[in-house]
Parts: sequence; structure tokens; C-alpha cells
Amino acid sequence: MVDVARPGERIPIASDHAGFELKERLRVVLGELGYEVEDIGTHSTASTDYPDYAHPLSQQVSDGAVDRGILLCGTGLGMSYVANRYPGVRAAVVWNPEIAGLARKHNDANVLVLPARFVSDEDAVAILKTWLETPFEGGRHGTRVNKIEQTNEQNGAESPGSAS
Ligand SMILES: O=C[C@H](O)[C@H](O)[C@H](O)COP(=O)(O)O
Repeated sequence: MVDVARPGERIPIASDHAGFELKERLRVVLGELGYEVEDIGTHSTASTDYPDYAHPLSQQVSDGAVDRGILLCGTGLGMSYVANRYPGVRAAVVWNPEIAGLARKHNDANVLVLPARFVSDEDAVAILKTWLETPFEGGRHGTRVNKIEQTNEQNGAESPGSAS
């Protein structure tokens, strides 16, 4: 379970070229809110490859070096594909503040992924603040989150198509 963010916490952020400008904006907002921002890149709008940035950030979250991180690309999809391959990472693509709240309350999302080409700066800031400040609810959602990294066998699920 990931606690709400506290000022002073180190938070890595990374984007590809499609998310660069919004990343720059969110870096400023995070600094104003009192967080220590680690900018993993990219550092311009020159075309680049999202996995080059998603891997180092996701590794840090998976290792427990940081509690959470923020990724941006055009749709959010490529970044989320990479991040969710890492044990312990729960990366949520979020496009409005309500989903940001639910990604924390129900899914304990520890990586926020923004689809930079499909959210306004204003919405992105609202999403970011909601994601940082909303606690995980636990309870039935904790039971479900704990099952995410189980195998099919550990989960006791029947094989698809098996008749009863
Ligand atoms: O999931 C991938 C991301 O949305 C990328 O940001 C996107 O594919 C980049 O596209 P392009 O190279 O055409 O700018």
C-alpha cells in the first residue's frame, strides 16, 4: 500500500517527446507543491522512444527506491505497458480527476501515466494533485490489489473454458 505523498518526497518524472511540454509544466507544479522532482528526461521535443524513460523510472518504483512516479507520452499507453511489467508497479493511465481519485482509492496506483496529447494542462494539474493527495481505501480493494501479481494457479481460478 502506498501512502499519500508528502512534501519533500522525491518523485521521478519522465516523458517522451510527446509528453515533454506537459512534463515541463508538471515539474514546476511539483516543485511549487514542495516535492523533490527527479527529471529522468526527455529534455526536448526531439523524437525519442518511450521505453528508454519508462524503464528507469519503473525500476525505481519496483525496487522501493521511491514510492511513486509520473510518466507521460502521447496516449499514455506505451509508458503504461512498460511500467506494468515491473513487479509492484501499478501504473494507471488517467485522463480526468475523478479517475485519478479512483486510481488511488481502488487501485493504489503508484505510477501516474498521463496521455499528454489528450489532456489539457489544467486537467493534468488537477489530475496530478488528486493522485498525490488521495489515499488508498484498502478493504475489498486491498484484497484485489493483493491478487494482481498472483499466478492463475495461486489465484485458484479455473482454466478458461473448463466445464463444471
Ligand atoms: O504509446 C506511445 C505514445 O503515445 C507515443 O508518445 C507516441 O506513439 C509517439 O508518436 P510519434 O512518434 O508519432 O510522435
